[in-house]
Amino acid sequence: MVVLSQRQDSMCSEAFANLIHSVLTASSVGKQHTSLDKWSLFPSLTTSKREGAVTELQIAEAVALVDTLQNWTVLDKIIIPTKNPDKKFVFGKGNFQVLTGETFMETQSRILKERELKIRNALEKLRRKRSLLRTQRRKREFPIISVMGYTNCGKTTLIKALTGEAELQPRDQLFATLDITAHAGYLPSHMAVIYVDTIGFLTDLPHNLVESFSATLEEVAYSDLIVHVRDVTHPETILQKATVLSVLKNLNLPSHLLDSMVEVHNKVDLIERYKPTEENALAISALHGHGLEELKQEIEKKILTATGRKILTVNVNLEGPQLSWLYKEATVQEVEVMPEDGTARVKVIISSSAFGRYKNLFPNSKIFMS
Ligand SMILES: Nc1nc2c(ncn2[C@@H]2O[C@H](COP(=O)(O)OP(=O)(O)OP(=O)(O)O)[C@@H](O)[C@H]2O)c(=O)[nH]1
Ligand SMILES: [Mg+2]
Repeated sequence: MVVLSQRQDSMCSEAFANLIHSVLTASSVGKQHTSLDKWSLFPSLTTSKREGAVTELQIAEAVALVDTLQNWTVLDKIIIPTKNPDKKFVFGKGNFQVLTGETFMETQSRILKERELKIRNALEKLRRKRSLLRTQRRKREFPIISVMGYTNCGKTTLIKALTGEAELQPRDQLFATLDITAHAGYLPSHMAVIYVDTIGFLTDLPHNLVESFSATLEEVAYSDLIVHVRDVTHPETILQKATVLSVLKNLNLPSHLLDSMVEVHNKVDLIERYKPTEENALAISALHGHGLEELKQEIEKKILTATGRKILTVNVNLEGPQLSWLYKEATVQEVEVMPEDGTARVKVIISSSAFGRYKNLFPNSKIFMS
């Protein structure tokens, strides 16, 4: 059993010490080299905050502290190595101190500064990326799908599975993704789309960070579809859903984006025979690839509606210019040549405006709606 004393300085209340203590004891004390489950921290943090026992600053401190922990070893005291090999936190009986000469306050303030710098750098990169996405949207070449959800719900894992992009790095860590990034993928009808990986949401985000996070989400307004990923194995999954929906509402997104949102229940490999209670929600395991075909079908259906694209089959004369026109102006999916009459049946995905032009240019071409 480890006892944490109240810190002498004004920053540390007994509640804060208890908080850290409960996290440490909750995470199987006694095992050697146990990796710390950050999620065990969050229920105590949110409850303590609601009860007024700790402040937002202290929560930010605790999050920053826990974020630096990699593994820990329990002997008669708990020794927590930080990312810096020369510095360790020691939680012993009746006291806790930092081994390095650096005071606990100094360490905390350094951690917060490092974290702030990381976020500032990420925001700077984002600003540059955002204008890229905006240009892409203006060109309207590829439909854009924003993948959103609470931090750690599996957004990056899902995009990796949908696009096959090997270099994407999902991590069991809060805010693994600090950047919005775009990734190309294909829907079942071979339509190319762009998936946008976004920063995870967090309940009770410290005030000074709210603005920065909302700024990163502005881009979502430019997408054609939102996929809301949920970790349905998380004990607070319902609160997380409410947080995500309320943040999305405050972003003043066009109402069709909110109405057409696809809700995905992820990590169902961890729950036996999972059945979503929400109507229209799709159960998947991004990690094991379950349910992804159904999800792609659903995304395709919604993207076709959202972007005014149609899938149709047209009959073209192979001697005329129709086929090359279609290759240029639409996405050709299949060409079935009829050698007996020199024509071909061509299956295409075409935007409403291109379809209008096609009908004007080739009024005699036979069209089969699918
Ligand atoms: N068992 C299981 N684990 C999953 C699944 N999907 C994701 N994970 C794990 O959940 C953790 C977080 O995954 P990420 O894809 O990084 O989550 P994220 O939503 O991008 O997280 P942030 O970028 O921090 O917001 C990783 O350890 C993944 O391996 C799943 O379907 N099943
Ligand atoms: Mg991520």
